Amino acid sequence: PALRADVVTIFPDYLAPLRLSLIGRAAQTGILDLAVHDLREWTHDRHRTVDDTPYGGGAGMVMRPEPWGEALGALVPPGTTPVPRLVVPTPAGRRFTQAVAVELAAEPHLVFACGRYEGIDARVAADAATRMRVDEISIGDYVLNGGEAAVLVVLEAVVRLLPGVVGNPESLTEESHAAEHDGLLEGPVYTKPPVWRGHEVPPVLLSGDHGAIGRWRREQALERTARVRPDLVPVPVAGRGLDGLT
Ligand SMILES: CN1CCN(Cc2ccc(Cn3ccc4ccc(-c5n[nH]c(N)c5C#N)cc43)cc2)CC1
Repeated sequence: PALRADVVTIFPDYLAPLRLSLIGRAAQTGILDLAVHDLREWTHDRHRTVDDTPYGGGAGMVMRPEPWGEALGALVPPGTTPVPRLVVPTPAGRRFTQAVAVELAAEPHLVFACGRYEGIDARVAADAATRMRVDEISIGDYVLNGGEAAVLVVLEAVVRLLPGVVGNPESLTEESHAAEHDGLLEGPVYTKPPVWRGHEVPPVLLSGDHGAIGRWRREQALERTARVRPDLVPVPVAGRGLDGLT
């Protein structure tokens, strides 16, 4: 497979959507080798306890290190090659971007540690870092209850970049946040009918004039980006083209 992905979680059913559609097909065609594991497999007490109270006080509970240490030891036994990258979603992680997705898509083996409660005992990542690369990432500046939704996001963004997963590879570069598109947002898209509820498709798109169409689309992308995400609009650099984009 192009990518092996192990996901460890106390809510394995939460990752069921990965069996569907794009990622499901990638798994079936052998491009992706996905395995979801229940952390409680690596507990030994009657209540299969995975959490405990935080040292230093504070609200909530913290995930105990022992089950995680055993889980990661079982999934990545000493001497495993290639050494996987451990991806740990956390509110305190580095921002997950398309560039990070491209980076992760180049890895042969990813292990995802889904935390819950207030997070995982910090020694788990510290201990793993002695044997593998540990990447603490956040999918955005909002608060979730655990890492599972983040893994769904990260895996979708990563798997769609693998060769053979997306039917039309050009669609991977023409869209927003792809470096080839200068990081601009993509503009509006249209399909038949040419008029729908009185709304016309912009005539230039029906003109067959591909130069004009390309200019119009760039103008639309610039306009939309300036309106919705001014932070993404490149500033003109002295000595470069007029719009700083050429
Ligand atoms: C007093 N305050 C001090 C700040 N903490 C912060 C805090 C700590 C844990 C949780 C819940 N949680 C547990 C594991 C886990 C993984 C990812 C994410 C996550 N949230 N948002 C993203 N973009 C995420 C990603 N990726 C959340 C997670 C929520 C909030 C709360 C208490």
